[in-house]
Amino acid sequence: MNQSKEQRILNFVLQNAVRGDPCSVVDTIDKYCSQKEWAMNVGCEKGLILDKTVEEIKPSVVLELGTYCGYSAIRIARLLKAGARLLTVEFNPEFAAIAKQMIEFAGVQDKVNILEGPSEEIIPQLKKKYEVDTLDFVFLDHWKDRYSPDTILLQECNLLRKGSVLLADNVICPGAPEFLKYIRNNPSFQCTNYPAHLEYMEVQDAMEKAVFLG
Ligand SMILES: Nc1ncnc2c1ncn2CCOCCNC(=O)c1cc(-c2ccc(F)cc2)cc(O)c1O
Ligand SMILES: [Mg+2]
Repeated sequence: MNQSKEQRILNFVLQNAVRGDPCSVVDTIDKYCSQKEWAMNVGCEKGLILDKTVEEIKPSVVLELGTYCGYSAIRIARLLKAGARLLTVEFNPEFAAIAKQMIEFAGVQDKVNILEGPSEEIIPQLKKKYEVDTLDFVFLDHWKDRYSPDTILLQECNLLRKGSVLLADNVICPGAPEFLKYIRNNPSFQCTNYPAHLEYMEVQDAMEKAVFLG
């Protein structure tokens, strides 16, 4: 049974990155995916926008929707203060298994909890099952047509508080038009657009930041 692309990315990290060094894992994934096989990691250009957002907020509780191989989970976790935690939701069990190994190799496993399942099932469990009060930061990077229904679901589950920050990847490519329409016309959110490029490509993309005003 030949290996998946995600398994090849993990193997390249295990053989070339420095165990316990999150930056080396992130750089090694970027090296592989820019030189050998494209993959849907947020990448280094948009990753810097993600880093700056996390550094600005200094969140205690972070939710990521769409773990994939764990690239952005490692980027976020490496910047979290002691005691802060990241809950990351992945639908695909193969991806979740790869991400678990990637996160452990990077040495950030104590800050990260990978929750397997569809976002619409996991979000309503966050308060009771995962002891979340409210979320300081949400990174949306899963199915693009889930961005707006899940933003509505987060509000219905009282998981957002005044000042909670959402950051959405790929609002241009593949695109999340319904989300942009919803969030930009909603007076409860203050939106900012960050033009960038699709990871590892010279294709236009952008991230959208939305601060919940309560
Ligand atoms: N817990 C959950 N609940 C629901 N759904 C879930 C889930 N967990 C995962 N999923 C499933 C979706 O996960 C992956 C979503 N990400 C993307 O699809 C993506 C695609 C491109 C891309 C592809 C091809 C091109 F040509 C150009 C761009 C780039 C990106 O940066 C992307 O992020
Ligand atoms: Mg993405």
